[in-house]
Amino acid sequence: PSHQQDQSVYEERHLRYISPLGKGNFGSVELCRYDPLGDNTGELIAVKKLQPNKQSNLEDFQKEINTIRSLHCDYIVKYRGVCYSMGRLSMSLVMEYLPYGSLIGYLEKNRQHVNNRRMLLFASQICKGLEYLQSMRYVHRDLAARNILVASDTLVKIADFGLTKIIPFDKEYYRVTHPGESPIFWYAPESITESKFSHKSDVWSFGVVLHELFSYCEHNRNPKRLYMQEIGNDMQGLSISMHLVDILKDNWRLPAPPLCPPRIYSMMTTCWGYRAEERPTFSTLGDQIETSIQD
Ligand SMILES: CC(C)(Nc1nc(-c2c[nH]c3ncc(Cl)cc23)ncc1F)C(=O)NCC(F)(F)F
Repeated sequence: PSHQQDQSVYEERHLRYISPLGKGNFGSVELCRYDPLGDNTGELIAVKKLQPNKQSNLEDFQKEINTIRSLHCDYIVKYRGVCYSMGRLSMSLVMEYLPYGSLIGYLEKNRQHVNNRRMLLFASQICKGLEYLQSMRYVHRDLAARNILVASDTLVKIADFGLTKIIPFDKEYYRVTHPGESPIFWYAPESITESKFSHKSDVWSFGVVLHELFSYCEHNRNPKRLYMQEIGNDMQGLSISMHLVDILKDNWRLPAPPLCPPRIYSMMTTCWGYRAEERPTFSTLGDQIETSIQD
């Protein structure tokens, strides 16, 4: 019934835990059924619990909730509401549950039934979601196939806004003070060396997501493995991130995935322009993807 859809406060006593979904930034996410009638007819929801007793994270969690609450886009996982657990004075973020799970798991399971056309459709949806995020001045900062959810065989959504930041009105980028455990193999060079994040660093990461899509998330072709092979697994002295920046400076880029259309690979390489201003905008990328879909 529609009244459940715009529910915003969920009462903990009607929450039925079903199973764990995974660990995201700042917390774990569980599959639950919200069943006020107690007859198992309630809706399935994804409930993101804040890691307990990490006070600093409560602030970040509140920001994540405010971020996702403000986003209304077909290609972004929907906010459903919050659930206050009185006893522990803690709160959980309630989101729509997407039954097909994360893109990586979906592609590993359905590799045989999908093709480049479907990957182009997914790429165009992610690009539209990112165009929307940019219009709201948000930088996702953690774009990767592991953070894309599959709603159906023909619809994917961007999720996990734990690291998302708003670009200040008077600047082009957001500088992070505490990089934390960063997914450097999805990061633009300036994000690695200067902790600078912008729409153009999201474009770099989108290029890496394109690589994952057209590699069908093959685990032995994932970006980290390909970069580590190039850097050399025997790591000494200089940190991995400095070696990574060095090979990027020498213009080494992730190799074209097998059977990847040349036009798509060249699109990825434009996303990997060393300097941010060399990279395309999401609207340009969107047009190029639409053109490829028409052919
Ligand atoms: C941390 C968490 C739970 N991880 C997973 N979620 C889901 C998963 C499956 N269906 C879902 N429906 C909603 C949500 Cl928020 C997550 C899932 N499936 C597998 C996961 F590892 C997650 O949030 N990952 C980021 C995401 F994949 F969502 F971008």
